[in-house]
Amino acid sequence: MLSKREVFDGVPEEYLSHKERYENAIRNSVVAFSLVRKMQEEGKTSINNYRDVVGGLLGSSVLRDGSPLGLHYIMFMPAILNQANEEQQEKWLPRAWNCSIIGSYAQTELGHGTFIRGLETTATYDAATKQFVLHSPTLTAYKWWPGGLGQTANYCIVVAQLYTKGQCHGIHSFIIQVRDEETHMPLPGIKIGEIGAKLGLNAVNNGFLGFDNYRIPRTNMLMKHAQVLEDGTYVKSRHSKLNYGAMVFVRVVIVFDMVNYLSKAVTIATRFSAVRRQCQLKAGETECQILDYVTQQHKLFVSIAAAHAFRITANKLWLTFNEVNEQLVEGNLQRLPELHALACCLKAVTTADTAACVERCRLACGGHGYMMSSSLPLTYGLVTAACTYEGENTVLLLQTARFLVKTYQQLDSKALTPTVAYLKTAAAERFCVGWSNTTEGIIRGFQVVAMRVIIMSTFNEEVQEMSRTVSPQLKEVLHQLVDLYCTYWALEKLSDLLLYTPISQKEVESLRLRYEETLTNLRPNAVGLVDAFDLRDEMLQSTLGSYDGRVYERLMEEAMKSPLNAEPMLQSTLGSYDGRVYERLMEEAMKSPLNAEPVNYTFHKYLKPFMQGKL
Ligand SMILES: CC/C=C\C/C=C\C/C=C\C/C=C\C/C=C\CCCC(=O)SCCNC(=O)CCNC(=O)[C@H](O)C(C)(C)COP(=O)(O)OP(=O)(O)OC[C@H]1O[C@@H](n2cnc3c(N)ncnc32)[C@H](O)[C@@H]1OP(=O)(O)O
Ligand SMILES: Cc1cc2nc3c(=O)[nH]c(=O)nc-3n(C[C@H](O)[C@H](O)[C@H](O)COP(=O)(O)OP(=O)(O)OC[C@H]3O[C@@H](n4cnc5c(N)ncnc54)[C@H](O)[C@@H]3O)c2cc1C
Repeated sequence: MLSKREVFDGVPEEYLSHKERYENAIRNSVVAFSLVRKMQEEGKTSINNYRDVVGGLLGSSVLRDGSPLGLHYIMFMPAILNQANEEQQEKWLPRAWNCSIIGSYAQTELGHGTFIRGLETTATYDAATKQFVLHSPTLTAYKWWPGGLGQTANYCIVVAQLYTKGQCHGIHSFIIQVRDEETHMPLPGIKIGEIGAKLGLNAVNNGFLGFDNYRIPRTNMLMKHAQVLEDGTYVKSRHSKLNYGAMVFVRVVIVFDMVNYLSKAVTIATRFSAVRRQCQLKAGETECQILDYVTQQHKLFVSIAAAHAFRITANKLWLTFNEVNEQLVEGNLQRLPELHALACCLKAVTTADTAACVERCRLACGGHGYMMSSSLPLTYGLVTAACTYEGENTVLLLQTARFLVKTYQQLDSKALTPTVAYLKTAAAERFCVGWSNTTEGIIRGFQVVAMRVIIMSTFNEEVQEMSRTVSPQLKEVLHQLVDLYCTYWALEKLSDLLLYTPISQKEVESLRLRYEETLTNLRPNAVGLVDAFDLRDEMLQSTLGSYDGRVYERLMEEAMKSPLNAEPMLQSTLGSYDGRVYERLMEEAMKSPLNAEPVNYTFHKYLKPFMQGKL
């Protein structure tokens, strides 16, 4: 087992080079994921329920800027589980589960990410050799973005246009070896490397992949849903979108991820706001905690409520995902469109809201929120990526809108699925709901507006259940959070409510008063509410959000760790004697050090022993 000592001890990631970050991430990842293997040996996790374990590791401080092995667990294995037939699962899953092969998921191309029916990579069946020929006909056909593909994965799921007997049958998935298992060298006909530095997730080792008439066995097409027989006959899937299953799964998992990030950010900002004293409410008094300002409460408290709303919603979505997948196994596809729309909507809304809330938490901490040591800039970089990957948010909301419009159009002719039953109510009341400044009144108002109800009604439903099992005091605080979340969004979306509901000016004014009253009521419990997320300092990794409140001492301790403070000679990067500052920056930017060598040393020293179970 690797000791922590072999990792860049003590030097914060921010001061590592691009290449050192990757090497650091490999070392940390093999240590972290060796734990998964150990837990599997002890029967504490299994291939069917590793989400929490792997999710905990991927969200931990050890892998705080992502992992080159993340996609292996997040998409490579779920794609095999979701799209490979039994024979293929028997062949590939054991090797993937014990990490003797490391995979990625290669769907997006330089030219296409959203419009996957327009992907250009081709897989053409050759009946004479019983092989598929993979080819990238253009530069825009190169796979671009797959996590871990740059220097780490030796296999990947590739999504390509399937051709057989001269006919195109659309996109299908294939499992493809891209590197030699012994030497880790790219195989002949494979062009592969990393795509370079990004806004965040710089430890994920996103890569590019091009094929030059690269041959794979017919049996490497994932054939659970559609098949190509030896003679090239195409057997189509029961539902053309069953091959999109891996994306639905990750969208569901991303909602859980947002809960973790939002809880961390609002814990950091709220605790800092309890420590930070700035300005006097009355001349001569001691400076007050910034958490006492209503403006600060307005910035932060809705994020506490949102973290609970998203957690409840994520759990409800996970239950729905598992229910629908059990029905799919029995051949019942009835709720697949609803699951797809729900996963699209909740992935888009929770990522967009979390990115906005994390940025607001950063801004609420003033200059100290801008320090990397606060962990808020890193967290923002992580969550804002989620607005793009696994389906760009705009496009996913359009998918939801498409489903809602279709559902509404069939309102009288079709039984409604659970998550859209509210449309019947809204339609029955013909948009003339009486407005009441109550939680129920606001939700009903949003049902009329339609787009936000799914999170709101799930949240409300769960809280009702919760009220039967919690103390009166906690019940009161939780209802304050429900109130806060509802009145916040009612005021945020006032234009819709004014357009679609009879809310009066007087009611809007009392809504505003009610909102501020709720903020005041929540203030005494604000720190307790974020403490209840029970996030240890090691997970927050933040000078501002530590439990003991020693903000200033920690800021100084972290500042002193900068190598620039340690040795004046390191100032050379900016103040080099020859003054060639801009040339040096350009030289550095043009280098992609990881591509300078075909195989990084960490493969032989760490990755290969890990894959052989020798670590
Ligand atoms: C196990 C995990 C362990 C731990 C994880 C824990 C922590 C980590 C947490 C989270 C993960 C963190 C990091 C992940 C990091 C990176 C991963 C990112 C990887 C990627 O980005 S992979 C690439 C993702 N790409 C996309 O999502 C592409 C987006 N585009 C599309 O999905 C499609 O193009 C489309 C849906 C926009 C349009 O598709 P289309 O053109 O084929 O369809 P139409 O619009 O014409 O609609 C036709 C019809 O089909 C229905 N439909 C569409 N999609 C689906 C679907 N997926 N399922 C079911 N049905 C679908 C649509 O509704 C229409 O139906 P209708 O009845 O005809 O209206
Ligand atoms: C950090 C990160 C990790 C990733 N990891 C992977 C991975 O492991 N594997 C993988 O395959 N991919 C991965 N991706 C790629 C990701 O899935 C795509 O970036 C995403 O699907 C968006 O596609 P795109 O980049 O082509 O953007 P585009 O689709 O080109 O979007 C650009 C703009 O066009 C708009 N637009 C596009 N289509 C429409 C439309 N029909 N109507 C209205 N507006 C539209 C979008 O809203 C957006 O504003 C990753 C991306 C990131 C950022």
